[in-house]
Amino acid sequence: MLKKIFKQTIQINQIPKYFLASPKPNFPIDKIRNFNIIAHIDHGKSTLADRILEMTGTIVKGEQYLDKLQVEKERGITVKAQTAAMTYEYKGEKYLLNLIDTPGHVDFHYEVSRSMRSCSGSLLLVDACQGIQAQTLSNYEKAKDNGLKIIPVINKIDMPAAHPEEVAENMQLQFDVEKEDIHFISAKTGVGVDGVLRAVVEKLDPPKADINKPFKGFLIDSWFIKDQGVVMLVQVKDGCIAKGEQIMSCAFKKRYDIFEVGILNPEMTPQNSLTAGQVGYIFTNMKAVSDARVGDTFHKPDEEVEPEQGFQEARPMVFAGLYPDDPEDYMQLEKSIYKLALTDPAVHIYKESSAALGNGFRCGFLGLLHMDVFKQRLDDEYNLDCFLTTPSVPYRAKLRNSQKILEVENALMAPDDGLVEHYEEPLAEATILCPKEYVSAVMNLADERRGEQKEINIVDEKRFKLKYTFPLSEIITDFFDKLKSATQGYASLDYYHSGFREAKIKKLVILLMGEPVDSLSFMVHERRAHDFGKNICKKLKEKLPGQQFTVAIQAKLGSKIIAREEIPALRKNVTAKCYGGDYSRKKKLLERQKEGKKNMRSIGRVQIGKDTFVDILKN
Ligand SMILES: Nc1nc2c(ncn2[C@@H]2O[C@H](COP(=O)(O)OP(=O)(O)OP(=O)(O)O)[C@@H](O)[C@H]2O)c(=O)[nH]1
Repeated sequence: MLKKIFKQTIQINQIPKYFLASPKPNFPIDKIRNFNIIAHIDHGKSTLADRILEMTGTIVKGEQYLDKLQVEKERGITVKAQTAAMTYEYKGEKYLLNLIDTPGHVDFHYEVSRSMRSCSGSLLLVDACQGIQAQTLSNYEKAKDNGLKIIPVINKIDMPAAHPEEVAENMQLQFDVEKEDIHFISAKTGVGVDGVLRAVVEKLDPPKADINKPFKGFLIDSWFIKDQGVVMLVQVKDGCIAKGEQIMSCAFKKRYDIFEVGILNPEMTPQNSLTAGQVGYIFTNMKAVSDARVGDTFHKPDEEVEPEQGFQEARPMVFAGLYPDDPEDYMQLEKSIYKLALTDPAVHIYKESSAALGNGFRCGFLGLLHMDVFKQRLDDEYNLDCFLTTPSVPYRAKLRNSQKILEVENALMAPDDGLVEHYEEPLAEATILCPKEYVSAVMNLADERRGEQKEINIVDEKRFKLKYTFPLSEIITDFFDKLKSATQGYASLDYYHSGFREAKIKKLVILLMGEPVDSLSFMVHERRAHDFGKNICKKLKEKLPGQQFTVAIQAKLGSKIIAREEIPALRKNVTAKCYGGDYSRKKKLLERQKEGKKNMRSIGRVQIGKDTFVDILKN
């Protein structure tokens, strides 16, 4: 008998805790809807998000709420995704809607994929004047890939140039949508927005979540609050979590004490707990935002869960050197950029020093806009004079007689050509939409940029869609500007990074009087090398002060000289004009010359001023 009771006790102890007391959800899972808004840049995502927040009484009528950063306000773009929870009453029942705003720019693709993972549907927003654009197409494809339901919405119907019927027809042609499902709205005036909210409740599924399973939180975003620490935004996949409990990261196996949990309403609003299906924040004793890796799964330390799979992590694809204008500001710059990076975990920073530019940093960004935004925040928030060097992409070097693949983010660090079996360059999959009369101009430009055409299709009576694989290096700098000017501003472009491919990449070094100038080393494709080398040699010839002997400037690719310029000898005597006995003037001039020499670097017999390097390397 005793034995039997003992056995039963053991069995009860073995029953997982979560079965013993079924926790009460804050919100019934079937009354929760998680959704995002996907659209081409400027089609009105933030305006619609604000209108929805107003109509659900989450914010009072006022200025744009979801674009928060100063730089976002100035540029009118969304950089950081913001999430907001709101309650909406429908047919006498209360629903919890979690809206995940997403940035529109190509650099922030990873933010879009992050929001897709936590939603069951997307509002596909198209501007009634501009119609479908490249990003509308690629975001739609991504949403479909993630199994999301689509609610088609045509915005800006209040504008005189709007042609909503035509846009609706195109949407039916391009997407798997029915005419009667399309919502015609003005996010500005609010017309039609209530219908969109009703569709969110009616058409989208509640999240797949189970309150009775162990707590599992999927990290969708994280940010740093000054003097307080890291805030993690999680979607509670299963179970529940409350203040005072501990959580553990699947990726780093580190434990954290929970100080606060809550929802973004849209300000941080503390709650007693977060339960299955909710999207909310967790505030712990975590100090570094790098420990909050987006896509990581969190669980309670004494419970095991299967981590969520397949999440794409943000990876820097554009690298540039960051140097202080005045070397004395180096320490200040170091402090500032590390502080700024705490709020922007997508930026990668390494120390770098260059014979020409002194001590600085190599920074990795998601793309050019991300780089500009970082630099502008550095200017706005820290008031530092610094400059960025021309951006480049990371290459991979497969070493000879070795399985090793070396990441080359800076030509200065590239191994000797003899050691490299081959290089691989990063690629981008691009979607371009343009009027049919510009198709051949686009094709010519794509060809110039080593693009490989994958697809060409008619979008509507007037426009074509072209898909290309490009080397990323060919499109990160001026490609969009060139595309716009080739199509009188009518083309739209969207791209995402898509892996690496073997390419004829070589290191190009500039020689002065036969001596290599390390700081003037670049990774270039063979096809581009000649023009590139010629251009740098020409620039140097213009910038270099005359010397008392002929200076040869050469561009060397591998063992071959591919471009050459010469600066003829110049006998320059700074005191020549000071004839006679004006000794003090002569002395002053000589001193000034000496002062200038302090900023000079010697390359063999040639002296180059720091400004010359800055002129050539500056972005
Ligand atoms: N007339 C009119 N203008 C609108 C409407 N919706 C948005 N706009 C305007 O369109 C511009 C872009 O709107 P945003 O909401 O900032 O666009 P967005 O898609 O969030 O832009 P990104 O965050 O940069 O992708 C703003 O000037 C808005 O005021 C609308 O329904 N009617």
